[in-house]
Amino acid sequence: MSSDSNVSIRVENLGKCYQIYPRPASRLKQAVANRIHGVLGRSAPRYFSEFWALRDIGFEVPKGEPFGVIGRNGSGKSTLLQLITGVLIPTQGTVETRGRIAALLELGSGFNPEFSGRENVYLNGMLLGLSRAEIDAKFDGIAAFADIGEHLERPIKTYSSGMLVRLAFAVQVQIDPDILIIDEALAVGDALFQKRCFARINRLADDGVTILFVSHDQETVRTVTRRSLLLHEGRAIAMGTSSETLRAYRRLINQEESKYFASLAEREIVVEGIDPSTEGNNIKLPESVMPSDEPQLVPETLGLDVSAAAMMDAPGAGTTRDGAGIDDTSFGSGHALVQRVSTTDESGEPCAVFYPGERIRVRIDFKALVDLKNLNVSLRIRSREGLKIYSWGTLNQDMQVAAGLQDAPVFWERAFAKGEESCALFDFVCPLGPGFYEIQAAVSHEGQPDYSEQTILHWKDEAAFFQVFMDQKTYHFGGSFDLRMSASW
Ligand SMILES: Nc1ncnc2c1ncn2[C@@H]1O[C@H](COP(=O)(O)OP(=O)(O)OP(=O)(O)O)[C@@H](O)[C@H]1O
Repeated sequence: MSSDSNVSIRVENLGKCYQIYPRPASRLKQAVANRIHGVLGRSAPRYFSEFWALRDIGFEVPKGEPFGVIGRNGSGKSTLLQLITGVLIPTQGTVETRGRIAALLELGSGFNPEFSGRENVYLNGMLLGLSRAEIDAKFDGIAAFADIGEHLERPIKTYSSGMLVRLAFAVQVQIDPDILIIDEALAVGDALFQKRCFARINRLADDGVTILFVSHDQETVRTVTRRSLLLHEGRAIAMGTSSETLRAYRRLINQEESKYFASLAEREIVVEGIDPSTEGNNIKLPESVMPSDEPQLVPETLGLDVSAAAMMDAPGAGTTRDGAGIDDTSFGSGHALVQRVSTTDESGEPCAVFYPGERIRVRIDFKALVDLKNLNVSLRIRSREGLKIYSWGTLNQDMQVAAGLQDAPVFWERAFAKGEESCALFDFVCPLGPGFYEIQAAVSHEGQPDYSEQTILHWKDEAAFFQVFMDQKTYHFGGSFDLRMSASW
């Protein structure tokens, strides 16, 4: 690797292309053609098509940084990791790494199923370049971390997937890697083991180990990593802080959901559970809510500015954002529209700045585009880092009423006529610590009054924003949430 000693992984113009043969015999035909045309000094005809699993990827990860790779199935994540670990040879570009790489790629890869756990620890350790004496010295630490008791002496073909991942993770983290690569594998362990793994990953990062973490799970990527790369169809379409990249990922998913719903509507398929006696069946989405065919997420999404200042300056930001129309921040079947989401103070005055203990009111205005009933109007509150702080909906209240815990009119049973505009009001006393918060709003159809049969009619990200400040003199607590503690002797 070049002189910059702070860079742990450098990937430049990286690509992997596979040759796809229509039939197994085509591969043989190609080999023969290559040979014959080679002898004749000509280029051979092609009996394959090219498929680029990964193309034009470039990034650097500084030493000690936890870096995330996120993307949908088949987006190229495993291919990228395999190129970095040297399991695959790139078709184009280069990968440079500094130091010893430990990788948790495929579950149990590098293990021999016939050998015991103990024997596999030695086998694996040697594959990773350790001497027998070095493994002897580390063995107790590995066994303690894996914590699988007497199973350590049994053949690993008898292990559950959870035990396998415990042993694999224990070996990888105890060999003092410079780079640790983890591909989703942690999802297999139980909650306690996962907690232990995350604590260990944090400690390794603090000790200067570079972590490359790959997952579909947004919350885990957010917890583990600082910066991330978003892959889509083999290309890098966003890179930045993990909260920026995950925002881009959510937009990508929203667009794909919208396309899916649009294709359902085009095929005139009924949204299950909507009253068959109304013209709400076989609806076509109105023009205004038809998502565009072309994905909007292009490399320009790089460097999304989600800073509080940028959000507050954004057109429509502040107390209110108009939700009309489906864009790249929303998705849904289009049977209803979130029109407007606003925050007000106790007296109903528009307000986007609150102090802990003050009353916050959120109003979600929506419109039924067909005759509808069994609706749920809901919201999510996310922190500036994108963590879900809270989600709640009218259906939650209906469930409490049904359980006899609350006494209020049941919203779920209410019918809305086509074209009817209505609103749901949410009211709470602010328990939040200082910060910048996003509200996501949704109208969904609930086939059952228990969230078991949900169809999203319109989901709107970034529907509104608000800020919480703290006045140190009058009301103060530390952290992100007021637990309303009391003290006594
Ligand atoms: N040996 C191969 N030959 C042809 N295509 C391949 C090969 N290996 C992978 N691919 C294709 O390359 C693309 C990227 O695959 P990859 O496994 O890297 O995706 P991924 O993001 O890791 O997916 P997942 O989240 O499902 O594990 C996919 O379309 C896959 O079908």
